[in-house]
Amino acid sequence: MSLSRSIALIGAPTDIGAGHRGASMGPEALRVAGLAEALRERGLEVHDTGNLLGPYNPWLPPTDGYRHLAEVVDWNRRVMDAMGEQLKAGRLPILLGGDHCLGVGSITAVARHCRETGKKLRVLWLDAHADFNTSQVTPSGNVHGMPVACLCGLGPDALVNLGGSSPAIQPSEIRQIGIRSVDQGEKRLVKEYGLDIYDMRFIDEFGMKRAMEKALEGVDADTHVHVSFDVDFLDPAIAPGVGTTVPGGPNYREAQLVMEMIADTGRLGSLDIVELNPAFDDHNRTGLLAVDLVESLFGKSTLMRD
Ligand SMILES: NC(=[NH2+])NCCC[C@H](N)C(=O)O
Ligand SMILES: [Mn+2]
Repeated sequence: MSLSRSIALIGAPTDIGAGHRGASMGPEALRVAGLAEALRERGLEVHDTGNLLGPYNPWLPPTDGYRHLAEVVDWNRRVMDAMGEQLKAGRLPILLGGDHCLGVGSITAVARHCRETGKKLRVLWLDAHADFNTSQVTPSGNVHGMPVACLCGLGPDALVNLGGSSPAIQPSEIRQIGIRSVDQGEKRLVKEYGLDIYDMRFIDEFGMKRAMEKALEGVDADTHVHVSFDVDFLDPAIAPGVGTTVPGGPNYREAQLVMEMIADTGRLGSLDIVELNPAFDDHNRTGLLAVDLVESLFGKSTLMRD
């Protein structure tokens, strides 16, 4: 990415798709951890557009397999519009979630931008979970477990068709990294749709370097790379501030390598930082770690080679 490219921060303070309250405080925790200042230090121009407004969380049980579907759709529409607006203005948007259901709005906007500008899309989904559930197989009804399925055309019409056409993306445009929790019915769907997943078993056996080389294969000058960074991707030992921790995730060095290898492509075009939950955190430690990793994603390196 060119250093003159300006960045727009978009806060979406909601936990409407999550199973625990508190991701709604994520945007402010990222600001308090110094996200904008850290990016400016990298020589980037940063516009903090503030927080989007959306419906409050009624905290109800699922109906027909979804919790808060109407509110989820409402938030996602606002996120899609805000991301789309910034992409159109030539800025690199960073979505400050908020829970991961917002990936539908964010990536629908990015996919449309890629179609309009003739770019190839590569989504890098950094997560402990595949987020490929449907209302039929979900164990929870929480829509943050469903965004990848929705983007691939599987889900409620209002989300699947958020951008006016469906599917928003092809399974071949996405790579998932760090996966270690996939529900039973979800596993079947992921296989059926042929998702390209570098799970923790792959990373244990072949290392993060190999996983990222494969995940980035084919990224070229015409590719827009979107990173959807679910903070629960990280091992809970270093990142306790999330609602749905799963043990056995990438450690600090592995996470840094992921970010550095993406930075090296020079093709980062948009980013989600989601699922940071200050209610579960320890003195904003996870927020600070997320900012540290995002600095690497934007090219910061403390190593001797540059
Ligand atoms: N983005 C997330 N944190 N997703 C967690 C999903 C957990 C579980 N698979 C579910 O569907 O309920
Ligand atoms: Mn997720």
